[in-house]
Amino acid sequence: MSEPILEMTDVSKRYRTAGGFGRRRKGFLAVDGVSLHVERGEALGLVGESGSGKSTLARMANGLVVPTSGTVRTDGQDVAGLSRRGLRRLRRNVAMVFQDPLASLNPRQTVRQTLENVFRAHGETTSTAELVALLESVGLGADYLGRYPHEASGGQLQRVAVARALALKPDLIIADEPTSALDVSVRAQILNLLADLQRDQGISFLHVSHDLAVIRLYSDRVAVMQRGRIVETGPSDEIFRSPQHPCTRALVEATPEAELPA
Ligand SMILES: Nc1ncnc2c1ncn2[C@@H]1O[C@H](COP(=O)(O)OP(=O)(O)OP(=O)(O)O)[C@@H](O)[C@H]1O
Repeated sequence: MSEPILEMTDVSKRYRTAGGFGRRRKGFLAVDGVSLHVERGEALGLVGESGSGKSTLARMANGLVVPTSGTVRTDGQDVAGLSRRGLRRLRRNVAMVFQDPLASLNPRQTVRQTLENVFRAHGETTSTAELVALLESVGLGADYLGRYPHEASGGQLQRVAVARALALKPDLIIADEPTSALDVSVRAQILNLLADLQRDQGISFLHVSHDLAVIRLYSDRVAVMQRGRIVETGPSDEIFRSPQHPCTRALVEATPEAELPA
């Protein structure tokens, strides 16, 4: 079997903070000895209450946050040992989609400039045809190339953000609450787009959400986080059908069927 696209072993992150006690003594232990992996082509859902450490863990997976201890390997390579060039290669292989598309896009750049910049940052050129194909792959027409962020809706902007993530053909996309800033009516569209990319392009996903309904529908496996630790992992349906940990049970109970995206 090939190596997992992402493998985190006993990873911790302690943020420096002033004062505090308990978990906050000597800084704040946001992630506490977590091990997880994402297989190639798999969508792993990371779920947990607010402040449980999901975003910190996700950011350690692509080098945006440096772990205090533990090992992060992407594509079999230890992230800690990477040179600047290696880190750049990592970032092209592991792309991110953030929660708020408006905040993640430069308001003064057209969609064309935003996409071209990704190629430029990696010393590559691109063509209009390639950019149009990229937009089409996320369900947008060529006319979006000339638009500024304020000329598109939240759902359309998140599609642009997904196109930007796809530009350099990553193996893994980390999606951190990619739909929680969007209108309920477009959430399912974006989630379906991500699911299509997983199926059609074989892209792996680490999908972070506080919403178990979303994770259940769009992830093969689930890892449940509580206070910096993973308290339960398993296939999505199983976790939903028979949650073992009290934290998972609480999340399941807070997920009425009616709220599942269409
Ligand atoms: N740069 C930082 N410095 C100090 N503490 C931080 C920093 N970033 C995050 N934290 C703290 O670490 C904890 C975990 O934060 P994190 O954002 O990883 O959790 P989360 O599960 O993604 O939460 P949310 O769903 O609310 O975004 C929180 O208590 C947060 O306040």
